[in-house]
Amino acid sequence: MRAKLLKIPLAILFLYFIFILIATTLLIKSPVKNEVNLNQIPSYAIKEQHFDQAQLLEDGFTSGQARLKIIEEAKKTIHIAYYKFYEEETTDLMIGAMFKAADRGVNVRFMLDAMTNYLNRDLKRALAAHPNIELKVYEPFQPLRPGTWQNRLHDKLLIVDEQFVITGGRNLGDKYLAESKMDNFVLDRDVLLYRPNIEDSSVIQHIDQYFLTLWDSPFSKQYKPKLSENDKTKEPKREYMTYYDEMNTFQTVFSNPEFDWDKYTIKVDQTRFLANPIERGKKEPIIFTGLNELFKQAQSSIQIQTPYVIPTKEMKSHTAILPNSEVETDIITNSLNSTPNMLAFSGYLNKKGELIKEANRVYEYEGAFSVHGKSILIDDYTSVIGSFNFDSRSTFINTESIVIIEGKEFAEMLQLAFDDIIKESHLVSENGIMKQPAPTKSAGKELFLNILSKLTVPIQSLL
Ligand SMILES: O=P(O)(O)OC[C@H](O)CO
Repeated sequence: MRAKLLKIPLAILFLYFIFILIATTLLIKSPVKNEVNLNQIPSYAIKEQHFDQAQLLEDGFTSGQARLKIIEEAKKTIHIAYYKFYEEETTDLMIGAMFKAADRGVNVRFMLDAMTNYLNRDLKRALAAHPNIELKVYEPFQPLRPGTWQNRLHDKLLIVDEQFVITGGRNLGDKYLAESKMDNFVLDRDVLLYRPNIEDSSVIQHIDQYFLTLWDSPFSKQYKPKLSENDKTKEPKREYMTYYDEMNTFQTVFSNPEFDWDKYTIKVDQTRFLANPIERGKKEPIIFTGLNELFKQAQSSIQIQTPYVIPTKEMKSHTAILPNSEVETDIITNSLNSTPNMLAFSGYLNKKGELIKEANRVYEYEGAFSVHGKSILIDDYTSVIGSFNFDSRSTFINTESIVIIEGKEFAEMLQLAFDDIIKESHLVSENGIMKQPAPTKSAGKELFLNILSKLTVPIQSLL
């Protein structure tokens, strides 16, 4: 009898598994519209000159300080969209600063991916209960609609008063922003865009417009605490604000940053913005197509730094990933020793042979942490910084956004940042020829990743 009873939930579980498998296969196999018309995207096919200034935020701690400072200086609006949010020291300070801003009348719109944020329920309630703060989560988990599970918000955007933007590879948490580098610290990269004169035309207007489209999309759901629970919301808010005030009193460096934005940022020739479409399922590969357009125009060099590189057949069918042989191409990514993302690295292992043939040089980072920056440098002039990883998830599945910056001085800063990563990297191959491999620090990890790389082949477009 008991065995019979057990069969029913097992059968349901099995059917559920089959259901998920079918939905996932349908997503992987579904076709993508081929035509992306970049000329119809105003933020990319610009007709006007933008007057933005920019600064590369290579150091995580400085990038955190800059975030805090622009929140502290906010006068009208703070718009936030992030993939991951960890409640830790750096982010507690940002929350404290956000409450302060909301108290002085700033309108705060705070959006996180529904499945990858770690906000606790009390904080969610406290945020949503504030009259000047709105909290949304993107695409909440729907157990009976597996087709929605992959629709993840992967952007990393902080926009203040249509005057400042910080975007790039960093999510919000200590492993990206803290001063002392813990074991899981990641070397990452953001860009700060600054509009010195609010009357001047700026790419920040386009980025803010994209944020508002994301915010108003049917996938973004308002978090509304029940009214009866409102009395529970005061305590967390007080805690965050007290912590923030204490840190200010003790003059800690994180919460007392000094920035003179006019001097801190540099002039650039032009700024552009691209984002993937906001829709479920396979998206038109807008960013990928835009990058390939830039690659086609390259004269001498393309350097790509990405934490994960999995160029699937479907990506290649849309357009060539790497251009002709006259352009020198470098790829800088994580090594087996440094990668914290086993699934993504298993996909890279499958594609490594192809990459070695296509790129002039492949480097793998072998330093103490891992690399997480997502940036491209073309012809020592065009820099690309954003959330886009060089894989199929970023090409077809996730929401993503990038900033394209043209200018020699900014490109020089990015080149120095690449050089620093390369100094701690191992040259895996040059012009198709493999070099002596770097020693593996863990034979167990190597064996595991090699086995995993065989198992993940059917789902490489979702890694
Ligand atoms: O590490 P992130 O923030 O680039 O996220 C990686 C995930 O695979 C999302 O596609």
